[in-house]
Amino acid sequence: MTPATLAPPRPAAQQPDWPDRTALLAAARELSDRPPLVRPEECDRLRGRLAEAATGHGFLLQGGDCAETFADTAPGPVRAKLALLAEAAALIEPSLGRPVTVLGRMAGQFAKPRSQPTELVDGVVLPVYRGDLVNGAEPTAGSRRPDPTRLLRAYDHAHDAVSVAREGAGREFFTSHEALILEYENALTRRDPATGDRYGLSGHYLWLGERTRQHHGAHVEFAATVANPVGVKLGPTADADDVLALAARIDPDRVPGRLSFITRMGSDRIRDLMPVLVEKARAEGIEAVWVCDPMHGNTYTTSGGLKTRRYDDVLDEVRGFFEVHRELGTRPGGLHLEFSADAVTECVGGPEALTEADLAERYTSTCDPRLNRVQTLALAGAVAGMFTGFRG
Ligand SMILES: O=C[C@H](O)[C@H](O)COP(=O)(O)O
Ligand SMILES: C=C(OP(=O)(O)O)C(=O)O
Ligand SMILES: [Mn+2]
Repeated sequence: MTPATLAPPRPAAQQPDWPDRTALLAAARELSDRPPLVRPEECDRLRGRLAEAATGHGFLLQGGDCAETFADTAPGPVRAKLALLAEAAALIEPSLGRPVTVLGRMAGQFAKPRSQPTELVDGVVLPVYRGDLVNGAEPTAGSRRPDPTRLLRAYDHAHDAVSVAREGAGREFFTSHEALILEYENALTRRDPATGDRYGLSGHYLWLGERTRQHHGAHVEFAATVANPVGVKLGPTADADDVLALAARIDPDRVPGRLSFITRMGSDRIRDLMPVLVEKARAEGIEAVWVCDPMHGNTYTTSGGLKTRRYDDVLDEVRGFFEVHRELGTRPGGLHLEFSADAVTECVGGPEALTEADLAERYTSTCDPRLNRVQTLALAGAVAGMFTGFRG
């Protein structure tokens, strides 16, 4: 397979301020000589599963860390996350009456868009942590300096995670991450010699975040030129024109399963904001997969300065998502979660009734608060009860 171009052609939001662009291009060039991490035919297979989810003949369960760290790609954490995904999927399957497709937010989920470029730590202004692909989480000037050699380390760690996942694959397995750092994504984009199509082979499914979905931006351009199934986050500012423009740019040929919209509106807004988007898509014949991310619209910061989410808000956003689809006669296609397989204390509420006072106990996320194992399974159990009224 031949590497595609390395340079992003359009303005790219949320890119790190790399101090050494020569080193960045050298790392990207080296990356472009490495073998791809996943195979085009696997991406096609996932696209087929997503096409089923779009029409109510399947369901997607996507989840993992907010910011996957390099340490998270060790065999233990990878197996634990895959086992939790499988367990959660098994809770949903009986009521769905179909297999649930599991999609790890892993093996490349190393780069983070941020609200602010800097933060104040003990009176010192530091660049924010942008994920292990870019810089270190440790709050020192040296660690926070973007380091292009991390692109290569990211590849190695993603490779480790994929290898572990392939070994134990008892269930069909796919990887996904936010396509954020374009030098990394472009360097791993290859033409499939069998078809001539370009694929982003850093993962099976790639998504664009709320902060990088500008219609004429470099991320949308990237998504438009790869044949993978791709997702676009839609937050509360998204309108029907965004849905049409994104579909026109990314999926002009309306390939089933190719495009998903991942809504993340917040529990208090989903019921008001989502119907117009879904109706517009339907009216225009856009058969996107509708996926619910009940995490990112429900984050708040405690008085102690920790980011958290209420389990009840997360559950309520999922309920709202299902209600809207039930009312419109459209299909809930999947769920996108940030979770940990460990007993972390990052989101409040849930079966253990975690409080804000509990959060400091085991808060290990380097970015957003994740559901713990108990909260994840409780949510999956609740989702299993939401499919009534959709059969047929
Ligand atoms: O995971 C999503 C974003 O990267 C995250 O919510 C941004 O967090 P911030 O507001 O702390 O930058
Ligand atoms: C950055 C993320 O979400 P969003 O783009 O929806 O804010 C994320 O999924 O971690
Ligand atoms: Mn997040």
